[in-house]
Amino acid sequence: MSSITASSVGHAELATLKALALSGGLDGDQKVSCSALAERLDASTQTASRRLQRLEEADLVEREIVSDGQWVTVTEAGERALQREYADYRRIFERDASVELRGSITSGMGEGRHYISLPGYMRQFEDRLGYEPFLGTLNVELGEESVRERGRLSSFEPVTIDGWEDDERTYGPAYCYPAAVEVEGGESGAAASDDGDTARFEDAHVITPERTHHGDDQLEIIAPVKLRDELDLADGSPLTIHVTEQR
Ligand SMILES: Cc1cc2nc3c(=O)[nH]c(=O)nc-3n(C[C@H](O)[C@H](O)[C@H](O)COP(=O)(O)O)c2cc1C
Ligand SMILES: Nc1ccn([C@@H]2O[C@H](COP(=O)(O)OP(=O)(O)O)[C@@H](O)[C@H]2O)c(=O)n1
Ligand SMILES: [Mg+2]
Repeated sequence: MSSITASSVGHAELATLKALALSGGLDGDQKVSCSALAERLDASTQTASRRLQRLEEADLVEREIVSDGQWVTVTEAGERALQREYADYRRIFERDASVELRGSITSGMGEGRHYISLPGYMRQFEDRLGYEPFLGTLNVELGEESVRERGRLSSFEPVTIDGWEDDERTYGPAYCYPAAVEVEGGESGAAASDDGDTARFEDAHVITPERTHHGDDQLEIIAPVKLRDELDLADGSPLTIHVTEQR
């Protein structure tokens, strides 16, 4: 039995294990030369060789040395070690998989209502969002920081509403992200919820049409209800939008 265990290999060995999994996958042998591995790890050949030896001693890889290199397999224990790293990263990033945007209600050009009502879009909303949206988009003028923050939405997986065409023209696609809309009670005169503090509507979506007349500073929201009525909003009312990655 080896005295080295998976938990006792260091970060350098784990990085080596990751490089092996990236280049050869986890299913089967791969021919590895220490000099090529060294180059990938930005280390000397001796260092790469020593790390492989440690990984073998910890039963994270199996090796067969041949004249022109070695055959290396990541073991089940090796895969588990990588899974633990993966789980850590998921914890780090999944907790962050929500974007909070702040802004105030504004009136737009009155076109949202028309686009939402078109059957080519409406069918898809019902299918893919599971509801028939109120006819219109609630427009939000974003604060400066939120204009920057909304860029993070591009790393989210959207619900895609496909483009389509009729006899006269083509219509562009639009991307939807689940969102909760929250309004602070108090001076704004917004609707008070049961606890008297905030009113919140959970089942809305941020919608970003690919073709739009608005810039990055305007956010559009759709929902099964008229949010102005539901949350007692008027132009200028401040609100927070919690956008989450779809599950
Ligand atoms: C589902 C959807 C699809 C849209 N498709 C188009 C389009 O194909 N071409 C276009 O010029 N604008 C399109 N728009 C954008 C509207 O022209 C407009 O910029 C936007 O919805 C804001 O309207 P509002 O100011 O009335 O709220 C679309 C909007 C929505 C909601
Ligand atoms: N879910 C929704 C969608 C739109 N609306 C409002 O419904 C009206 C029609 O939407 P629109 O997109 O055609 O109009 P504007 O956003 O251009 O003003 C606007 O006053 C929106 O703010 C709402 O209260 N709740
Ligand atoms: Mg609108």
